[in-house]
Amino acid sequence: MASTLNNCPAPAKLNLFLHVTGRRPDGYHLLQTVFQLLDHGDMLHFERRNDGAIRRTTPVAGVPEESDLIVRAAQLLKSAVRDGAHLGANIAIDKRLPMGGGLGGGSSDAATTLMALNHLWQTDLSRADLMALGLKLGADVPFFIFGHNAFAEGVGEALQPVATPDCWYVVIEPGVVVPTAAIFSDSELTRNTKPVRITDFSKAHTGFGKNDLQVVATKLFPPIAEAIEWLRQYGDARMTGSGACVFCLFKQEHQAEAVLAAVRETGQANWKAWKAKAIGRHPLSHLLKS
Ligand SMILES: C[C@](O)(CO)[C@H](O)COP(=O)(O)OP(=O)(O)OC[C@H]1O[C@@H](n2ccc(N)nc2=O)[C@H](O)[C@@H]1O
Ligand SMILES: Nc1ncnc2c1ncn2[C@@H]1O[C@H](COP(=O)(O)OP(=O)(O)OP(=O)(O)O)[C@@H](O)[C@H]1O
Repeated sequence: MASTLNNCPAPAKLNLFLHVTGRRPDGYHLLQTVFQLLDHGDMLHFERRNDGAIRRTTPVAGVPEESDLIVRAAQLLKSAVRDGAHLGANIAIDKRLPMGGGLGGGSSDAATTLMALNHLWQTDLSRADLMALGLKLGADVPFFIFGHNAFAEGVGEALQPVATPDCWYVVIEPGVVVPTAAIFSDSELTRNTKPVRITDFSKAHTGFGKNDLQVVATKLFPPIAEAIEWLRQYGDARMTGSGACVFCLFKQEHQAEAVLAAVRETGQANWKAWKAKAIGRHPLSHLLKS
């Protein structure tokens, strides 16, 4: 039996559009969005232990070990299986995704942990079981376990696979950290966008819809507005999730590279920019059966 699983990707996601269509009685917001997986993200490494201990072996700035979504995901999986007291792991992470970036970094780390340890521990939970566990950790976690680009409804947990453009994205991290709860609770947030159908997105593909969280996020964090304004000269630039990152689509890799060169010329010291390819499947999807 293998005792290690190294180089497990935790990809970033983009919200190609994000509509707020209502609010549940518990305060959570009803959304419609398309999630897009990218070939850029964090990288995790797992080593099985048989003494029941779960340890994060690399520090993550600002995130104490016990509150790390990686550690919480491992504990949740362990507590969901019978006779799991001996199950343990050392988990190392190469953190590349910014926190509060709208790229789903923490959620993706949690999803990768659930998929990798389910395999390493041979706990054999189904994809549906892992998605239900993941929802307890965050609204974006089920999507990463689902494994396909998806049209999502509810709080992000009602998922249908959807075809998205084969393309490249330039992503700018504007150097601010956005607390998701502050955006959703702002009094100026509009919560009544008319529901759309998956076919509306499929017919339009690029440039469909808008990000309803962008008005509030750019008001509270002007550097986001500045990055969108700059990127807009190259196409339909918009924000992902609750921010702070902004993105723009390019058909060809060389076009994305040219924009990255232009970012460097701006001299914007607080911006970090990179390109990523749109991918169709989660790289660990094969670890789960259906
Ligand atoms: C904005 C998105 O990234 C879109 O993909 C997600 O909906 C946010 O997912 P997330 O970062 O995993 O967020 P969570 O940790 O679940 O929620 C953080 C906080 O945002 C608010 N929240 C989040 C999701 C949602 N549908 N409605 C909300 O009102 C809640 O106050 C919640 O306490
Ligand atoms: N492994 C982790 N990686 C990143 N953040 C983590 C992790 N564990 C816990 N957190 C906490 O979760 C918060 C949100 O992090 P995350 O990277 O998911 O934000 P995000 O990119 O804004 O995601 P979203 O698109 O879901 O809004 C962080 O500010 C941090 O306090």
